[in-house]
Amino acid sequence: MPSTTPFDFSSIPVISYPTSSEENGKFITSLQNALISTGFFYLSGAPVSPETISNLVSYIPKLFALPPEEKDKFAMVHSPHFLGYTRLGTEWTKQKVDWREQIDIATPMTSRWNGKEEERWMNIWGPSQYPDESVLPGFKDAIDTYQAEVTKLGNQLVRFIAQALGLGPDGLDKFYEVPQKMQHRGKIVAYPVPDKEEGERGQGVGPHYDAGFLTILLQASSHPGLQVQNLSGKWIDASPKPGTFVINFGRALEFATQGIVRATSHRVLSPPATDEWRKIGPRYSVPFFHNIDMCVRMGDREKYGLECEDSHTSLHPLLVEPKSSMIVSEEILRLRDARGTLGNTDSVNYSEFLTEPSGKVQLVGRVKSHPDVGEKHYPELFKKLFPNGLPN
Ligand SMILES: O=C(O)CCC(=O)C(=O)O
Ligand SMILES: [Fe+2]
Repeated sequence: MPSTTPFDFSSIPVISYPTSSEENGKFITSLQNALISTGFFYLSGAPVSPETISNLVSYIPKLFALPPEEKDKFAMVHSPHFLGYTRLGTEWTKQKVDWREQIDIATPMTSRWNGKEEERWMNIWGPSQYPDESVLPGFKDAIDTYQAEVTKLGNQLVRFIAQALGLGPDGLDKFYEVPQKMQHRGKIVAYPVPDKEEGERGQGVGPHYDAGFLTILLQASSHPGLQVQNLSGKWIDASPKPGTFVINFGRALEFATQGIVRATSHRVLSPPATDEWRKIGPRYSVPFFHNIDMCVRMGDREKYGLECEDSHTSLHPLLVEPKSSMIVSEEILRLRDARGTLGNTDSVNYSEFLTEPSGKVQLVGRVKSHPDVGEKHYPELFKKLFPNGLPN
């Protein structure tokens, strides 16, 4: 009988990606434990080329060293898709400012919005903005190549996750459009060493859950700072381990499995404000958010109606219907019960998943995090979320 990591775990499991079909079974069992118990794991040996990774990583300091007027040319505020550069001090988590600068870049795609006002949220997906090729030659190719490889890894992980839930490899396919209609998002982030510290280490990014099914995170420098919250509320370090990605599960997967999978609250602390760290420089990371179909809605269909018309199928049934047709096995439910219920944390929590299509949930999350971009491109929604205007 497989055992689970206790809910008050104090470290995060490391799991090797299988290299042969014989290893798949062991991988799926370890994955099952991570899905249910920790919501986080380190993945070693993933099929992403080391050259692709090192090429991307070599651009990161150069990207952030671009002059401010160059970065402003591809600023997020120009993009209704929330893609592009965000300078320090304009991103918010739970009404507190995050101390990081970043560029959001998604897999290449044009907008699916057809101009209908009530479906404006479909404009959340669209083309990325890049620095001009003349100022950072080769960067666009480096990030696009990286994201294409990580997208493939994400697609493969979703098939393993389905099996870890006791479904067939295609058991989660109903949450995805055909690949040409899917946009996944990533970003490149720098967490600078703060000028001074007032008591506690600063908020690089505040406590939050990720929204989608899974996140594939590359910690691109050796800094500690990433922390994961266990079920007893304690913050556990998830410091970088060379040759690994950190994988975590988001609220969409938790909702879709009605709490079998854990979306785990996490945060990043700024590097300590010391001269030693100032010499080393900022912490760098590259999170990649593997999305689900923007039209999927997680809530009860009878109560909230069907998803949007543009979907390849109008039905996206939950894996576990409220009362009947438990598709997952008794064993998985036993493991979930052994873990215990998921307490409410003070993280950003995307409760709109029950009533809104996933694209709209994403938009609400983006407006909350980037209110200046929301005010410009989605003024109506902005007014609802920020009745007193921009936070300061
Ligand atoms: O920078 C990191 O290591 C994690 C960032 C993160 O959790 C996020 O952007 O959602
Ligand atoms: Fe995150």
